[in-house]
Amino acid sequence: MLNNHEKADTLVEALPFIRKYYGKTVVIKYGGSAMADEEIREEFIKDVVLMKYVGINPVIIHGGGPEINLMLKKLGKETEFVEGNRVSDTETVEVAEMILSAKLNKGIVADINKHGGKAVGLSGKDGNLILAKKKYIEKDNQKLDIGFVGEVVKINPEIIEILAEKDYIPVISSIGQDLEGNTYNINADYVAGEIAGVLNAFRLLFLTDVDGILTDHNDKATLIPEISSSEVIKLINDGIITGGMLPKVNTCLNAVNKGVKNVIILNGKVKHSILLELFTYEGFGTMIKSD
Ligand SMILES: Nc1ncnc2c1ncn2[C@@H]1O[C@H](COP(=O)(O)OP(=O)(O)O)[C@@H](O)[C@H]1O
Ligand SMILES: CC(=O)N[C@@H](CCC(=O)OP(=O)(O)O)C(=O)O
Repeated sequence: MLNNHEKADTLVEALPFIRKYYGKTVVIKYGGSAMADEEIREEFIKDVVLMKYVGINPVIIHGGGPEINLMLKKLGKETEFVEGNRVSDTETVEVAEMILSAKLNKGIVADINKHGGKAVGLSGKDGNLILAKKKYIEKDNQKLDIGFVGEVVKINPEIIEILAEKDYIPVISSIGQDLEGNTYNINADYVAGEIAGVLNAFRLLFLTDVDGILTDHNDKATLIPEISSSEVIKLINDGIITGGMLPKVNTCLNAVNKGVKNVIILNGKVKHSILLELFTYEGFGTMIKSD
């Protein structure tokens, strides 16, 4: 336990970082697998509120894959992923929208409000935030149809900017619509990357259930603290980055190319991981940089 002097020292040590981030936008992708633990979730929410109170603009894009799995299971429905994307028929996209835009989105909003923040929950439909179109997966020279899975055509950031100006914290679910009004389920990693790009975010943080990119994802000791875009591509081609990590790193590459200064993948199951990343010299997780 720290004594009062040590507590004061800790606050002062954060000063250069608070100055560095003051007024900057930090986009946080809050993955479904990082949300599972109630206690850590509560600490994450407090960290976000603290960020806002020290003058940072946090924008949260959340996932919820494990909760969607649970509901589909309850309904006796099989689910399948292709390259990190959930194949989504009419019923699946409806379940995804209910879980993401209602249950999880409003849960995060309520928790932020409970801790003194002002959160507003949005789906990609609100304020025409996410214009989407049907996504096809190119695999083995074939174009796979995976149903109502969307890809982002355009982000209209107006609603986010209006909210940030009045100190609201936007909490965004990864559901989009096309010009005909069809609903699409979009991998939240992609949405986070697109939004960070459009907002010209200072940082994009991915909170997931592993410490970052590992060369052996069963061995924590193989964490890569910093990696360039071309090295990431090599790890993908070598089959070292697979499954749910694929949309994440593809998004990171895109975001770095679009000018997002730093993209970091970190373990959201560790208490205060975002504060450790933002407010300490050591940092946390894997930082992806352009070549
Ligand atoms: N090279 C790798 N390093 C770390 N994790 C990896 C790697 N390759 C695949 N993964 C997998 O990616 C998972 C994270 O993606 P995912 O489960 O979709 O998380 P989230 O819900 O946060 O989006 C990890 O739990 C791990 O199993
Ligand atoms: C098309 C697609 O895969 N959509 C995702 C959306 C939620 C998500 O991305 O959640 P995580 O961040 O927890 O993985 C899904 O249905 O699981």
